[in-house]
This record gives sequence, C-alpha cells and structure tokens, in this order.
Amino acid sequence: MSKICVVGLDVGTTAIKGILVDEDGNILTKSDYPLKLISPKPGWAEEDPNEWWNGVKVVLKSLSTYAREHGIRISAISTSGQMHSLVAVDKSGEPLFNSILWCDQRTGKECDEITQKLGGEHKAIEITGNPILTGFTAGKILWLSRNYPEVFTKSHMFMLPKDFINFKLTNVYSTEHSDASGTAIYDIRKREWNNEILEILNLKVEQLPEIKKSNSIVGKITPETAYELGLDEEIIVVPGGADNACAALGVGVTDYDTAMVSVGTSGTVLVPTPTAKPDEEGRVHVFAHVVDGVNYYMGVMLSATNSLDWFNDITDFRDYDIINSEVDRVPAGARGLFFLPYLNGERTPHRDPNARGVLFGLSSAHNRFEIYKAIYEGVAYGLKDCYVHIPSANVKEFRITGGGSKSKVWTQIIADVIGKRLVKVSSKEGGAYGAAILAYSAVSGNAPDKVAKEWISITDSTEPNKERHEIYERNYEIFKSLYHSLKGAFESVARSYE
Ligand SMILES: Nc1ncnc2c1ncn2[C@@H]1O[C@H](COP(=O)(O)OP(=O)(O)O)[C@@H](O)[C@H]1O
Ligand SMILES: O=C(CO)[C@@H](O)[C@H](O)COP(=O)(O)O
Repeated sequence: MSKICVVGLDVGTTAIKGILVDEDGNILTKSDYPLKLISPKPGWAEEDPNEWWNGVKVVLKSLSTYAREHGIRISAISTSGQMHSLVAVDKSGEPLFNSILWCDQRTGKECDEITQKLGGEHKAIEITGNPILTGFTAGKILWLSRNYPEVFTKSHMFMLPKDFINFKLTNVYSTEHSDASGTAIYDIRKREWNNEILEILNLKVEQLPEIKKSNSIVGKITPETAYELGLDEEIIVVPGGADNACAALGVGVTDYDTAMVSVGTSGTVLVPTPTAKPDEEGRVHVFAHVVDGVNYYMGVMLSATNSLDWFNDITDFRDYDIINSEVDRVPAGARGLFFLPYLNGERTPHRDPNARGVLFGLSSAHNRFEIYKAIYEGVAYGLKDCYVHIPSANVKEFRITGGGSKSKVWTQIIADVIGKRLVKVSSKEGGAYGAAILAYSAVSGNAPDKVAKEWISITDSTEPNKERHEIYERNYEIFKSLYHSLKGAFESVARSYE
C-alpha cells in the first residue's frame, strides 16, 4: 500500500537540503546540493537564486525517484530558508540581481537613513520589534534603488529565499509571518506590512508577497515542474518558514520554557515568547514563529560554523574526526588563545558591522589544533552572549541543533561555557525537518506543535563540567573585554578600507 509522505526542504547558506518524511516522522531518504557564497568585497555576501532552484530540482528529483521506487505518494512540499536575504524578480519572475544575503554588511548608510526617516530607533523597534539592521531586507532594497536604479525600476516583486522557491514550484507569490517579520518592513504587533516603511523604500505593497500562515497552502505544483521532476501534479506547496523558526519547530522548541541553540553558518539562541515586547537596546531580535500566535526572542552571531569553515578553507583541511579528537586533547582555554568570531561583523550583542575576527594571545608555541579549540570556544562565548541578552529567564531545557552540534566536543564546550545541560533530539535535520512538520500539518490538519510533539523524542544529553565552567566564566570576561578594547580600532580600519 502506498504511504503518505511529505518533503521538507531547506535553502541554507551552505547547501540546499531535502528530506522525505513519512506520517510517523521517520526520515526515509535525504539529498543535499552544496552552494557557493559569492563575496565581491569584504563584508559583502551574495548567492545566485537560480543556483538555489537548480539545487532544489536536483534534490527533488532524487527524493521523487526514491518515492517512485518505494511506492510512496508525496502529498506536500514545504520549505525553510535563510532569513532576510533579498531576491528581486522582474515581471516574469526572473531574478534581476544576485541575492544579497543575511550576513552582508553593505547597507549601513541605508539602515541609518530608514531609521532616521522613520523617526529614530525607538520608533523602529516599536513597529518592527527590532532596530533596522544591515542584515535585514529593508536596507538591501534601499541599497538596490540607490546603486542599481534600473534594477529597482524593473523589480516587480521582492522576496525571501524560500518564497522564491515556492514561486518556482507553484507560480504563486507568497510569504508567511516568520519570514515577513525578518524584513524590517513588518509590524510585529499588527502582523502586516508597515505602510510608513513601504513609503520610505518607495515600494508599493503589491511589490511584496501576500502574508499567509506557515502551514496554509501556497498552491499546487505547476504541471511543467511536476513533469520535469517526476512528481505528482496533485502535490500541494505549503509556505514553510524562516530557517530559525523551522529549525526550532524541527527540534520541538515551541513552548515558552524551551530554547534552541543552533550551531550553523550563523549561531543562534532562540526562546519562544507570547509577547512582542522588544529588547529596547535591540541586541536580540523579536520575530514571529511558525506556530500561530507565538513569537520568539533570538540572539544571532553571524559566524558560527562559518568561522570553522573559514579556517578549514585557509588550511585546506576538513577532516572533522581528526579536528574533533585533537581539539578534545587541548585543555579548556586553549593555552591562553582567544578567537573573536566577528569575521563578518556581529549582531548580538554588539550590532557592529565593522567588527572583525581576531586571534588574540597567539604565541610561537601554539599549534593548529589550539587555534581550532580557540575557534570552538570563541563561538561558544558568542552563543553565551546571545543567551544572556534574551529577556526570558524561565528556560528549563536547551535543545542543540545545526551542523556544529554533530561534534560531541564542540557540544561539550558549549555546555561548559553556557553552564547548561544541552539535549539532542531524534530529528537531526533542523530547518528541513520543521518544514516537513509544516507540510504534514497542512495535510493532516493537526497543529504544527502537536505534530512536533508526536514526532520528536530526546535521544542524548550533555552535562556541563563544573571545573571547566569556572575556567570559562573567567575567560568569558576576557573575551568580552577584548571587543570593547578593539571597538575603536575596528572602526578606524573600516574607514581606511571603505
Ligand atoms: N562533525 C563535525 N564537526 C564540526 N563541525 C561540523 C561537523 N559536521 C559539520 N560541521 C559544520 O557544520 C556546517 C554546516 O552546518 P549547517 O547547520 O548544515 O549549515 P547551514 O544550515 O547554515 O547551511 C559545516 O559547514 C561545518 O562547518
Ligand atoms: O540572519 C539570520 C537570523 O536572523 C541567520 O540565522 C540566517 O537565517 C541564516 O541561517 P543559517 O544559514 O546559519 O542557518
């Protein structure tokens, strides 16, 4: 008998990922397609939306072949995607420009201008829940209009990455609340596009997609795409959500006393909240969750596994087994070596696009794996910075996810630095798994958090070590002081190399 299954996709920064999931939440097969980041200048980050679509097609073909060979019917597809990254398309839906990504820092001036025209930062935070930050979408739209006016004039629709994929699948423009809330054009309390910000950007509301619920329906897959990918024409496409919201759902973080710690390209700590009360200093974000009526606080560090990938790239070494076993042998504190993981600036808590990576305390006695240890520890301090600024003291359980959590050693370091027990759950596919839950929720009519509770169980836990935690508490103070000592120098360097 044919089983009913759903597909969860994730448009990550480093890869397109896809999983085929059955009605009990088991992953039957998966497929990945690597992506290449384009960095035309330091601090700039782009990707080609057509390359995402090529990747999605490769992944969907592989999943549909498996489904056909096993007599499985795919009922729905849903997508999770990197947040904030801008896609501008013309009337026929063709991308007009590379996507300017969430980690791109080119829009400082534009963000200042939007903030000032809106009446200051307090007002921006009151409306959107957040300051207008360089990572967010609004500044990217203004930058495009100032630097490429011909592209801006031709732009028929501005979209987010997973919405572009949903458009390619269905020919329907749509978005949903979790991604809309990361644009800096969305009113977090009224849950709609904000007219004042639209006016500042010189945008018509028709140039932004309609905002739906994350587990509603965008439309059916187009017959041409169904034919090309060997899929059933009856498949429905479900909006999905922002990758962090989907990852949180995908590890069952929907209650107000649970937190997600995600160690991906970016590092995030996310805690659901019933309020839309912002952090007045704008160090942590407030966004809409993929679960109806729920918001979340989130601290974001821009370079988590990106810091590891950077070092792997320059040393041309990527053997995680060797890296992790050697890092485990290095004592806590990396023999006085510190890494500030600000390779692309930082959001939480500094909000500083000019900050840059630093290896501090380097001596001729240090070896390569001590540098790796300092990188793992620097990322852990960054995650602690995210956690301590979240205004919700009630967290009882921390669930860890993301590529970096595949490393036991790194997970232990994070537990030791934060001083909390970290649990892992049965689902390891973060955003893609959350998207699969939303797809199944649309098909079954069950609420996403209910599906998550049925599908997910705890499989592993990592306790913090008391002695190492004490060492890390002392070193965390040094880590924090380094940024403050260097802040002026970061600014001067940015001015000199503008
Ligand atoms: N065994 C491992 N040990 C340490 N880091 C790992 C391991 N496996 C994967 N990673 C890191 O995880 C990253 C991928 O994380 P992921 O959460 O999938 O990224 P994203 O969703 O941001 O594209 C890799 O680039 C790598 O740096
Ligand atoms: O900018 C943010 C969140 O505000 C990032 O977390 C992006 O959503 C990209 O995530 P990953 O590729 O690291 O999963």
